[in-house]
Amino acid sequence: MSYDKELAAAKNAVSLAARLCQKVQKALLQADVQSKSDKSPVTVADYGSQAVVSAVLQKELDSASFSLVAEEDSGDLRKEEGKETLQRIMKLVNETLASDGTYGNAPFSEEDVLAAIDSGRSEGGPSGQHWVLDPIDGTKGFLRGDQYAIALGLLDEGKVVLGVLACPNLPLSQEKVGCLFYAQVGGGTYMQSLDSSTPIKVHVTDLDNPEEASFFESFEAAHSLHDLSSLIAKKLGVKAPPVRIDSQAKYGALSRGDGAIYLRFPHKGYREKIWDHAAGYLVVAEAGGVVSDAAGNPLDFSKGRYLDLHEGIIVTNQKLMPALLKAVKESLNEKASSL
Ligand SMILES: Nc1ncnc2c1ncn2[C@@H]1O[C@H](COP(=O)(O)OS(=O)(=O)O)[C@@H](OP(=O)(O)O)[C@H]1O
Ligand SMILES: [Mg+2]
Ligand SMILES: [Mg+2]
Ligand SMILES: [Mg+2]
Repeated sequence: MSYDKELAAAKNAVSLAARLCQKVQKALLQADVQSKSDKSPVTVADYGSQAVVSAVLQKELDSASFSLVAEEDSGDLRKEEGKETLQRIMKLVNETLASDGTYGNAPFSEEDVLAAIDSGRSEGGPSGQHWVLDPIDGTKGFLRGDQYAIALGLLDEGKVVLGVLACPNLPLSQEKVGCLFYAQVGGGTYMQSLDSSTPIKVHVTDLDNPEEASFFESFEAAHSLHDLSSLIAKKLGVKAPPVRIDSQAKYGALSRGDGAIYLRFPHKGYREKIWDHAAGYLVVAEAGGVVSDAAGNPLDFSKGRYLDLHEGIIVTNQKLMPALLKAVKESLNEKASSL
């Protein structure tokens, strides 16, 4: 089955949302210290991005069967305190849609914006098609002026069949910043600029010597156990220090061979959400990589809004995976026996 039409709509939606986010990040970084510590611009971009993606997908595709599993909902915006924020979001959404030329004819009202955001309340699951969206992944990176991503996937009968990842701050080449990664199941992974340069096919590294490998992990120590990653890396013989970047930009970078390994071990009790991994997973898998939980099981996106995982998520190429799994197992055993 081909998902060409859905892919074209998804690329359009994510590129426009990236435009909105770039505008907000620019204003945020130019703002004075006081409004930098004010988190509201981030909220505005998260909601705005979700509204834009939802609006574009529904305009381009059959909106009667539309189902979206997304991170944000409009609860706070419907409160009295949210009124001003909602106005700013509406303005941003309308400016962004108008900037494309094809969507700007009928401006969105506040109610339209709220409805677009709330179309993301689907529970997903094993049957039918569901879009999966993280309107800004790496909100903390976004706030710092670092890496973030707009991540959109499509599930069909519980499997990820499309993945589109915009990484506005990831270098594309020596001269250009901003990458759009996309993958369709069975079709490989491609990368282009956010303003639609000719796509190039990308592939994970073919490295087989862990000593030459480098690894990615979360920027935020609260999101992944950095000590455990360094123990695993040491066991593998990895020499390079960890590369810490925010968001699913890690999956994008890995898919083009920037690094060889991604290690993610959340603190106990944390449940991973599908929108934090769906798009990135397919981008890496179609580029020849392997994504699994710490026990080597494939990720299961059919269980609703959460992933059920054993311990964490590990990503690498096929050659390095056996050694990585062994190092992960030994490290987890050591950690358990030291407690
Ligand atoms: N405690 C904890 N443990 C693990 N993961 C968590 C945790 N808290 C949040 N999150 C999710 O992490 C998403 C950000 O991804 P990263 O960890 O890759 O980037 S970062 O280093 O935090 O910037 C982030 O996505 P966004 O909320 O979209 O930014 C969260 O969904
Ligand atoms: Mg996220
Ligand atoms: Mg997010
Ligand atoms: Mg969040």
